[in-house]
Amino acid sequence: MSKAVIKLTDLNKSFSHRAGNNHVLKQINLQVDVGEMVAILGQSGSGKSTLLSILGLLDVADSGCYYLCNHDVKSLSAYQLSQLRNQHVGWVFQNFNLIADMTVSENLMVPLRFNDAIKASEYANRVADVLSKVGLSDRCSFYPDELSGGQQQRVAIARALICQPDILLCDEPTGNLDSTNSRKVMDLLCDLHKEGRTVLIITHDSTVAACCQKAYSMVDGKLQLMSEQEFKYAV
Ligand SMILES: Nc1ncnc2c1ncn2[C@@H]1O[C@H](COP(=O)(O)OP(=O)(O)OP(=O)(O)O)[C@@H](O)[C@H]1O
Repeated sequence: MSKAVIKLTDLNKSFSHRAGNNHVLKQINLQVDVGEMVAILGQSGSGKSTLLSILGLLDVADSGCYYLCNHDVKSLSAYQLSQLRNQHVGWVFQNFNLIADMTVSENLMVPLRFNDAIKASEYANRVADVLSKVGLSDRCSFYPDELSGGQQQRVAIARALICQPDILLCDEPTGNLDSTNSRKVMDLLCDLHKEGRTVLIITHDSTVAACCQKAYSMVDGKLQLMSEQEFKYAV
């Protein structure tokens, strides 16, 4: 069994548009192994979100191979893809994406209800475990608008963890936070990495990338591993 959580080979993605064909991802190769914490840096419009959507099985590539946890995603039905997404991927978004009229506990149960492998009798324990991990056990009955931005992002990380995914995909996780809350969220992601979690973060923020072991740069749809020197210079 490969140690790769993510393995992409020669992946391409284009969008057709009135103005013509836009080749957004060009021959992308990427391997993320179990336990790695990896950043993808790149300017606006370079293709980072498009890549993340494909990695998280929200979109599909036009060509190339993608193996997620040794599953060739090309060969799977829509139902199998949704189960794979739910069981293997935890998402953390820039704007938290919590459901406003649900409490923290109810928000955390949403992914559980879509996961056929987890019994309802386990829900309460799972909610308690992830809330304790993010330091918000005392906020389980709060609504999202009763929490600070940093607390909302920590709930979103708890939600991402609740199905015990193999990888956390984080899309600008500190993009809407002040520096104090950014640091708290990054400390939490670093702690999760130290426990052995695999984390992939796309970011514009070099202080976020500095927490990662490895960084790639996305330039005009091409992904390149940054050398140690480039990485040091960038952060
Ligand atoms: N659904 C779509 N239809 C057409 N073009 C798209 C679509 N999604 C993205 N694009 C184009 O793909 C290119 C890359 O967009 P993408 O959102 O991946 O960049 P990004 O690096 O994530 O940018 P940002 O940092 O601003 O979020 C852009 O030129 C964008 O216009």
